[in-house]
Amino acid sequence: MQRDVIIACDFKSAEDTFRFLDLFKDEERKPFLKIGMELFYAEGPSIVREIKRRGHKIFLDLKLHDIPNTVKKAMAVLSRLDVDMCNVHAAGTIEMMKAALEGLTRADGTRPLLIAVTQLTSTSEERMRSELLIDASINDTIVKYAQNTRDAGLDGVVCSPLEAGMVHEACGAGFLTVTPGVRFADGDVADQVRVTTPARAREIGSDFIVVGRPITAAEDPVAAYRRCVAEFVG
Ligand SMILES: O=C(O)c1cc(=O)[nH]c(=O)n1[C@@H]1O[C@H](COP(=O)(O)O)[C@@H](O)[C@H]1O
Repeated sequence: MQRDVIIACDFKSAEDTFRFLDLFKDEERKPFLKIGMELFYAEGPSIVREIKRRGHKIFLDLKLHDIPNTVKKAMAVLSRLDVDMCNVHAAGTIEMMKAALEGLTRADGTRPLLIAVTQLTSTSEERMRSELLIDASINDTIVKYAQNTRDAGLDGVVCSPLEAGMVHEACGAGFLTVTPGVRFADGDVADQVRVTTPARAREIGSDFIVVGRPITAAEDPVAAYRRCVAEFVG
C-alpha cells in the first residue's frame, strides 16, 4: 500500500470544512481526508457524499464498539457510503470485528478497508493500569489486539506510529498501520500521549499517518500538509 498522509477534518460544520478544503484547491496531490465523529454527527452522511464528489479519499472514523449484531447492522448502513476506510474498536472482541466485516461487505463482495483501534494514542500505560485495571504492558495489549484484528480478517489497526514496527513484526508487513499521534518536532502534543514526528513514523514503518491539529490549526495549513508529505512520503 502506498504511504500517505490523512488529514483529520475535525471541524464543527460543512462550512468550516469546505473553507479549509478550498485552501487545497490548487494542490497537485488531493489530500486523503478523515471524517470523524464531530463532523459526521453535525452534518450526517451528506458531508461524506459531498467530499467524495470533490474527489478525496475518505477514512470514516466512527470507531464502532457495541454488541456484534448492532455493529453488523450499523456497518451495513455505512457500506452504502462510498468511503475508502472505516474503523471499529478492537476491544469489542474478535466476534464483534467479524460481525463488522460481514456487515460492511456489499452484495457484490466489495468493501472499504476495515481497521481496528488498539489503544487510543491518548492512553498511557499508567492510566491503563490505574483506571482500566489492565496489568499487561501497553505494547503487549497493542500486539494482542492487532493479532485479534488480523484473526478476525480485518485489514489493519490504528496505533501510534511508535508501535507500527512491532505490529508489522507480529502481523506481517501487509497488515496496515494507520497512525495518529503525529506531531512536528517543535509541535504542541495537546491531549495525545504516544506521539512522534512524520519522519520518525516513516522510519518505524507506518503505512498512513493521521494528522489533525498540526495541519488544521497551523497558520499555513497547506505548508504544514506539504511538510508532512515531504517528511513521511518523501
Ligand atoms: O481512530 C483515530 O483516528 C484515532 C485513534 C487514536 O488512537 N488516536 C487518535 O488521535 N485518533 C484520531 O486522530 C486524530 C488526531 O488528531 P490530532 O491530535 O489533532 O492530530 C483525531 O481525529 C482522533 O480522533
